[in-house]
Amino acid sequence: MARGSTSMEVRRDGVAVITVSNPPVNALSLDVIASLQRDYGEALRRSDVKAIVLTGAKGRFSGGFDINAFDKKPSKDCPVLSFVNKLNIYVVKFMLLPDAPKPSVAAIDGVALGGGLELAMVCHARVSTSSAQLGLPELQLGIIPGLGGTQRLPRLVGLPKALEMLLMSKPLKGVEAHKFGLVDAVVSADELISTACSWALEIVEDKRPSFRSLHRTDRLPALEETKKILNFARVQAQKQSASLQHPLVCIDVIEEGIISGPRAGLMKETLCGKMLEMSQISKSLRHVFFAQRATSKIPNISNLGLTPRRIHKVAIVGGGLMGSGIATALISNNLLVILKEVNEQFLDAGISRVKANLQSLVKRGQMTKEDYEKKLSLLSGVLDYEQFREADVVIEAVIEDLSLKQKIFADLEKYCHSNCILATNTSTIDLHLIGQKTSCQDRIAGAHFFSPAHAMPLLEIIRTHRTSSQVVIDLLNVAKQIRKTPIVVGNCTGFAVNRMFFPFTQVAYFLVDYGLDVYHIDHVITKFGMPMGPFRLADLVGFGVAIASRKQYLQSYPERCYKSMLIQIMLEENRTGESSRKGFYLYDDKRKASPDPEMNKYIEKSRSMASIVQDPKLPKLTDDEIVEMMLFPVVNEACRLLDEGVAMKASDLDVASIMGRGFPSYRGGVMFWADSFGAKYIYDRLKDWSKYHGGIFEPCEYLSTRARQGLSLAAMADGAMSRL
Ligand SMILES: C[C@H](O)CC(=O)SCCNC(=O)CCNC(=O)[C@H](O)C(C)(C)COP(=O)(O)OP(=O)(O)OC[C@H]1O[C@@H](n2cnc3c(N)ncnc32)[C@H](O)[C@@H]1OP(=O)(O)O
Repeated sequence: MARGSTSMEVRRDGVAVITVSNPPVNALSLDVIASLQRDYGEALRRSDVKAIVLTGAKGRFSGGFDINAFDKKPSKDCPVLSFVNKLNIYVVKFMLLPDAPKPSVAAIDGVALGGGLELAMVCHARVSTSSAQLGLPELQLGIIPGLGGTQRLPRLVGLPKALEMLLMSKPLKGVEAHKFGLVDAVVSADELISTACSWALEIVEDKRPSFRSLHRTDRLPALEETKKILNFARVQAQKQSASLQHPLVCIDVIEEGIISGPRAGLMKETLCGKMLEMSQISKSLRHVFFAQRATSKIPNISNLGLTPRRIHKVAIVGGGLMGSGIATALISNNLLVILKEVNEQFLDAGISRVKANLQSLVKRGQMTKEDYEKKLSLLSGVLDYEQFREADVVIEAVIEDLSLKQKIFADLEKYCHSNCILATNTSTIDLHLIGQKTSCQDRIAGAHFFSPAHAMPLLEIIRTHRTSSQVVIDLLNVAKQIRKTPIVVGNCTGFAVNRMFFPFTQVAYFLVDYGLDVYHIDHVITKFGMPMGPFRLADLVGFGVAIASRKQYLQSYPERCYKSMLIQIMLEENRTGESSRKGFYLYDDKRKASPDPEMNKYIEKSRSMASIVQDPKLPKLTDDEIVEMMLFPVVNEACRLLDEGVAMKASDLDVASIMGRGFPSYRGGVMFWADSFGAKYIYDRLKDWSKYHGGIFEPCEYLSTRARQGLSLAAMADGAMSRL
């Protein structure tokens, strides 16, 4: 079946309106491109057509080239790359050459992204609505624009703005696009097509100039200035991620076009683009794009036809770090919030934290001062449950104390209305236990936010076998409302994200006890692409939390826990992490971390208490071996989550690892990365280590089966258990 097409309507005034139609985002699939070529050809041939307007169906211009098409195996009949090239040549030849017989105007509503905006930029003029979003986000996919975007955008909006839009994948709204010269007029959606048609006819009648963006130079800086700007951009791009080459390639391609002319630039764009499309980084980022969108597709839930109920007011119990962060996330996205604390002092502190969170958004330019006041007015603080009657959802966010949580849930059942969703932000405790003193387990679910809750993009939704499907649908909708990516998982100690990564910390302590350096491990892990190593992270989270969650894991998974004494020893010396300015690192007034030479003292003590004989081989591990030793147990735990049905699909765990733990997205997430080694390699390594170092490395059945059968880790097991 064809994936989309274009249609052409020739109006009485002689304008051919060509409409791209490929729901939901009018992506430029191979079928759309072929159809566009046919329609354009016909419009250029027909004597009753004077000009062309290009637009998209249902209020969306185009979300860009069809990302699925990159992974299609090129065949003789359908070589993907040459299709793109054909279009490239086609648009350059017919719509761009000085003697192009008929002008084109793009009529843009909704989105014009990637190839969509590139097509629009080939046109002789662009008219958009004020809410339209125009951008070139290709770098997020590990590629560069392939239809001339690297050449045309700087010529339309100027070099600095183009670099910002490209390197940060930042789109412009219609009004701003107009200010920067990317669009020529902003009109309402109702007037869009008629204005674009009039504009096109006025170009025909020489009443308006016919600009060819590729040949404009008026917005380009002089050569010396160009070099300065581009070199600065190179430094910034490297600072942002030293492991990524494609932003640098993008800058080189822009430079080529400015120095050697647009044709040379287009040529380089095509050659470099081809290479990047085939890179592992691009494959990984494309995988993440689809994985992220697949998390809310939940078998036997999202296909039941349930409609999410309206969530208007959310009540939060506990205004600590998590509670105030959650409140910030909710009010920032226009939900009414009631924040409950036990006394005035705690309530004031909680509200102050919310204010500080909002102020940091204002400081970073992500919120205006007027918005700050508006959002804050959505928050009210309370000391009892009276107003909880009006809440559609309650999120409990108190300390990890089971009896306290049980009491709160029993109270909530009394005070809230009978449809209210009762959610807990626990990061480890079994939901059945939390709801044990209630008779409304069908309304109980986990809504696990990650700290800082207003900034981290993931929401882990936990459901037990008693949680109703409607509650899951409603929480998915809350995630959407507050612009977080949800993953829905089953109930167990640590749920999916924390449980998957608990071996990571365990192995880190194991390696240190056996002779590796704390700071070297952190360095290797950050070099791999994680935002911080396990020891810097332990400092940030605080040793109290680390001890509490380790206790939970020890109870639930004793056979694969490594019992290091290190944190306990440090706690005894009042080192509690970053909050006390002393943890594995020392912290100055600005919270800058520096290594502490005294660490050896604690490590020696930990080793002697555990009677550890150092393994002479371990300190000689290469960086790659350290990464494997720390992350293959994470893969192993992820396999258990799939086997037990706690997680539904490997790609959910990829998203969880990236958004919850900062696993580098350009590696595709933990399972995608693991599949690049293959199950057998990982199994063999773990088996080997487990012989010497025990259960922490013991490969699980899921991994072992896949290693034997030569299957990928992402392939779902037949008859896997399900907790969902
Ligand atoms: C040659 C060129 O230079 C190369 C390119 O153009 S590469 C593509 C560049 N374009 C992009 O990166 C834009 C990607 N898309 C987006 O950012 C967002 O989808 C959007 C802003 C367009 C719409 O967002 P939103 O309304 O939230 O819808 P969203 O859930 O993301 O997408 C809806 C569906 O369209 C699909 N989709 C979106 N853009 C797509 C694209 N470019 N290709 C294929 N599918 C796409 C999604 O996978 C999703 O499919 P599903 O319903 O089966 O899960």
